[in-house]
Amino acid sequence: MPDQDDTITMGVVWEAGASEAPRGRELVHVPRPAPAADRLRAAAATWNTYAALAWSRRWQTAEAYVQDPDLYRETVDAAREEIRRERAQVAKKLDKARMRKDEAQVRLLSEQLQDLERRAPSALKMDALTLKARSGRLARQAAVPAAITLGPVAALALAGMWWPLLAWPAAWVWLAVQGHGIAVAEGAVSAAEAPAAVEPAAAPPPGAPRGASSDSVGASEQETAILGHLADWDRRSAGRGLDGVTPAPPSLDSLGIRVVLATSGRMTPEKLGKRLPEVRAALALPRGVRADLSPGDVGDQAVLRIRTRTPERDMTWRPGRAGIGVDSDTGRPVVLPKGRMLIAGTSGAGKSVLLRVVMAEALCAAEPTAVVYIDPKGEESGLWRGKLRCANTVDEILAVLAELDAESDERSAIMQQRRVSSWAPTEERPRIVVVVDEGAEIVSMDAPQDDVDLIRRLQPLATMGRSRGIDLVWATQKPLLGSGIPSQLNGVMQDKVVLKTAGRNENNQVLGADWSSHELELGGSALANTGGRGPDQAPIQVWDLSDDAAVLALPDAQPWAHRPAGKQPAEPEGIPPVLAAALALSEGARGVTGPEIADGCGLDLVDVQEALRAVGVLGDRFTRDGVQVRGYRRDALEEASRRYAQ
Ligand SMILES: Nc1ncnc2c1ncn2[C@@H]1O[C@H](COP(=O)(O)OP(=O)(O)OP(=O)(O)O)[C@@H](O)[C@H]1O
Repeated sequence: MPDQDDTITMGVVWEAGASEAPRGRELVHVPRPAPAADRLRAAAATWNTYAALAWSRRWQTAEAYVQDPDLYRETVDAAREEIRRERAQVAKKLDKARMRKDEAQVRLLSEQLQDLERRAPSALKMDALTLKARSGRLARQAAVPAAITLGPVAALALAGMWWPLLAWPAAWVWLAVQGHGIAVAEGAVSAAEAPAAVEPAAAPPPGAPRGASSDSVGASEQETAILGHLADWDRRSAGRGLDGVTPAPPSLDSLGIRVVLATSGRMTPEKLGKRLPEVRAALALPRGVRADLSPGDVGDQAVLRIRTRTPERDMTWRPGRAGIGVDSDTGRPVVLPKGRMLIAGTSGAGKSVLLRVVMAEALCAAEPTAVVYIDPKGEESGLWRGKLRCANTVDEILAVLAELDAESDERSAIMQQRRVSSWAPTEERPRIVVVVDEGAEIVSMDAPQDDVDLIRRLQPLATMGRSRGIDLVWATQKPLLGSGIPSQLNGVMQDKVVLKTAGRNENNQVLGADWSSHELELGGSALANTGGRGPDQAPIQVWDLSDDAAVLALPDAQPWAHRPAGKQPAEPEGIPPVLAAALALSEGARGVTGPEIADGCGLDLVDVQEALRAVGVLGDRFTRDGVQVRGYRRDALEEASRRYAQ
């Protein structure tokens, strides 16, 4: 890079030409003030430096854009979104077909929906699409420079036109002006200054962030580095599409670093939300450090959370705990939808503890719920006797499966008679959670030739149990098709909670290539593909119910057993409690709202809506005290209750 001293050497001229030098006399040179031509040459060198700076920044940005590590994730997200969209369309059609009672369409669409639920983006296809996207980006980035460089040569050679060659100096001037702008914007040079300062400004020392608050005292080494990058925000964010973002002084709390980002100009918090990868790159956040952006207190602010710390939490399970655990980032309970579920995890991953949580939650549920525990190893069952129906030996397992089969058939017959499409649990016929521990054991015990047809008996529970209020939970150490989960069940066990798996192979088989369950910690860290959770979210920390005494302290309950239809208590006791409560609450009125029923029954609003939908009552509008409200009309509730009396 030229500097001011160069003008001295550039000003050197020969006093006499070499040819004229007298023999034996050394050539001498005398410095004199630089002529205009030399000053012009120096200025050209300066602006050339600016042009080089702009070109190098442009190149870096293009390179980062083409090699963007998040491109793969974006491709997978787009593929998933497409599947989700298709699924929503088919589900909508299915609902309509159900309302029309078009059985053929319902069957066809149900199969289509199951196919779609099973479908996941294939890793190979995602690789190919990512490569295609990178090639496209590269072609777009290279198009303009290639056209400017080669176009004039081609024009000259093919058409003899010289004037397209002017594109070269024009491009040079354009780059030089941009480079100057960059240098000025970075504060490395004033508009009038020489280019010496195009050198990047030195970063402030780590740990001395811009306006660092006293909260930053006690930062770890990693946090100190990130705080240093935050302090150097202007330089590190340049050229990343983050113009108009200004960080306020950061602070440290139990979750890590928190910093408010003010936005201005064309940047808004919403746009910034889509630029998290660029923010991560600007701050050089390590891969394992999670970060998220959320709206700030003021309209033009966003809050960046860099989760470098895990807060201490009391993770002991006790009655009243919601869901299976908490999101390890946000600390919010993770409540998964009811239904069949696959639980997988290698030895020591925390399957037994998770199953305990699932069974304890079912035992304590507000909705009438029973648990059937199929435990071929038998060790765990001792803790649950008197609370659940346990089956350990082949005979016990066959017996309980036969009872479940009969129960399922009876429920189906009752549902057809009542003209409802899903089961509303009652005290007499509760929701039944069938938990199969050590699925691989069941697979190895299965011997249809000797009438030990366990898988054949479990299959209808997996496929048809859901609408009949019977949910199968299949737990296995080896989530491999065949040995750990029978192919007959695999297709329908779409909701998965996966603890640490033995390796990538197991992870790919059970969840797919865009998940990383094999990188989880042992002892209660899990991922789930249901309940709105995805591979980008932090792991779930499962509630800790490893204490045997806590299991023994759970309330005793009458273990479930099938009572043949004739032995069921007579109607109207069979009227589902939610319907009965809705009838009582709407007495003398035109209807009752969902929240009022939820309050009256001590249930969630969603459970109330599900229960009423199951008995064929849908939400509607009615007027109350001259005001239109949304809820459940009295006449619809009465109509549903009459179906039970038939
Ligand atoms: N949610 C949890 N919270 C805290 N600790 C846990 C949790 N889950 C598991 N652990 C710890 O990990 C140990 C192993 O858990 P667990 O017995 O559930 O593993 P597993 O997957 O069933 O293994 P195996 O299949 O070999 O029996 C437990 O004894 C407990 O110390």
